Amino acid sequence: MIIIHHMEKKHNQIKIKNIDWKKWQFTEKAVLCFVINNDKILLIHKKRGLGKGKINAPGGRIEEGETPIKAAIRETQEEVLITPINPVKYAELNFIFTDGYSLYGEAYISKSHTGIPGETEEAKPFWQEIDKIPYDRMWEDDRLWLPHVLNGKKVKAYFIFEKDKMLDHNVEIVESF
Ligand SMILES: COc1nc(N)nc2c1ncn2[C@H]1C[C@H](O)[C@@H](COP(=O)(O)OP(=O)(O)OP(=O)(O)O)O1
Repeated sequence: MIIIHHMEKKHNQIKIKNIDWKKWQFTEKAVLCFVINNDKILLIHKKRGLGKGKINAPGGRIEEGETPIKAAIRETQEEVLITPINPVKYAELNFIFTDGYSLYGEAYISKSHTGIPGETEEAKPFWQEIDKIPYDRMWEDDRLWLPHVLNGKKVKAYFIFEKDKMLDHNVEIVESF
């Protein structure tokens, strides 16, 4: 709490390097699941929740007792009505917001699925050419790590946000998690 109070007062000075990320306790944990089919990727227009109005991948918060991989499958089923097969973790994403909220996220890639995407109350899905991802309509961090992931690299990344605005970032390519 002391750290958050300090952050609120001096948020212009919050830097990734000043935070002890290993000890940080995240407010919530979430997943993203990018389903790929040939040269297309399944994205969503997010209709509610955190990031409403943005383009993102299906995903959401991990439930109590649930593994991240199960959450990635369940959230994709719930939001776009398809089942990803064997999603693989490609990114660990650590977000701190200056209002005190923080989120640890894992991003998964699934190269096969069953079902046909359909719109739900949470998301309107669409297939997008992988080389034309609309980063200007997505969270600001996505353009920094998603291209690496789509090139088969594994990524650990750290971000400071003030509402929608990214204040600082650090993206590392790693051999394994
Ligand atoms: C801050 O930067 C972010 N970048 C990206 N790419 N994705 C983000 C960022 N912040 C949050 N997200 C993702 C992580 C989750 O997939 C969703 C947020 O979860 P949501 O609000 O959709 O949670 P649900 O459990 O699905 O909630 P409801 O079912 O109640 O809508 O955003």
